[in-house]
Amino acid sequence: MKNIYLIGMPSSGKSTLGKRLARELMYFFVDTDRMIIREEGRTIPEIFSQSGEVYFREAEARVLRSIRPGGSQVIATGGGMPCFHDNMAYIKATGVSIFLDVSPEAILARMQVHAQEYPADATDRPLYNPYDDELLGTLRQKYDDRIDIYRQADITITGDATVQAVLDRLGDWL
Ligand SMILES: Nc1ncnc2c1ncn2[C@@H]1O[C@H](COP(=O)(O)OP(=O)(O)OP(=O)(O)O)[C@@H](O)[C@H]1O
Ligand SMILES: O=C(O)C1=C[C@@H](O)[C@@H](O)[C@H](O)C1
Ligand SMILES: [Mg+2]
Repeated sequence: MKNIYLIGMPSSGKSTLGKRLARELMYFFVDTDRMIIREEGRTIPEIFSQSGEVYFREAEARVLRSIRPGGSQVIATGGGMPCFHDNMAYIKATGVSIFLDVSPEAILARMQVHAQEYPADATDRPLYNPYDDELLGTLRQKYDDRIDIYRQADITITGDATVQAVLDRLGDWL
């Protein structure tokens, strides 16, 4: 069966929803950030600080192309992945894509709540510091920069997505 790609900003719910969706469909679940961490044997902040973002984007493109098409997998992609190395064209050519469209304001709130609940995770995303006063501005800028690519997804779900809403929209795509 076709692979399903979840795309969208960090904290848009790709991992949370992806795991539930995979369970419902009896698909495998994979997370490209996790694949990179495993392949590199380093955390994402370590990759960014030691090797730079350009290196990270190359690793992303490589990992994406290593996933078997037609493998019945739900794939949570990194927040920036569709926007580099023609990855969005590759995603569209190899599966069904779903954009979780969550506003920068809602993302900010989620990141802040998450940082309070799990302070150890606060440094997980090198581009987004939950304690930075400028975070909302950063999120708005990234969202604006990326939205034209994200909107190329086959399906867009706006706001809080439920598994049932995604299954309804997936309909004939699978
Ligand atoms: N529909 C939702 N409503 C409110 N909070 C949510 C929702 N979905 C996920 N969250 C919360 O937002 C945070 C990020 O969710 P999740 O890890 O699924 O996002 P993500 O898109 O995979 O992020 P990343 O790109 O960092 O991997 C978590 O704390 C999660 O509990
Ligand atoms: O939005 C981004 O560019 C990123 C999102 C995360 O999923 C990671 O892929 C990394 O922290 C970069
Ligand atoms: Mg995730």
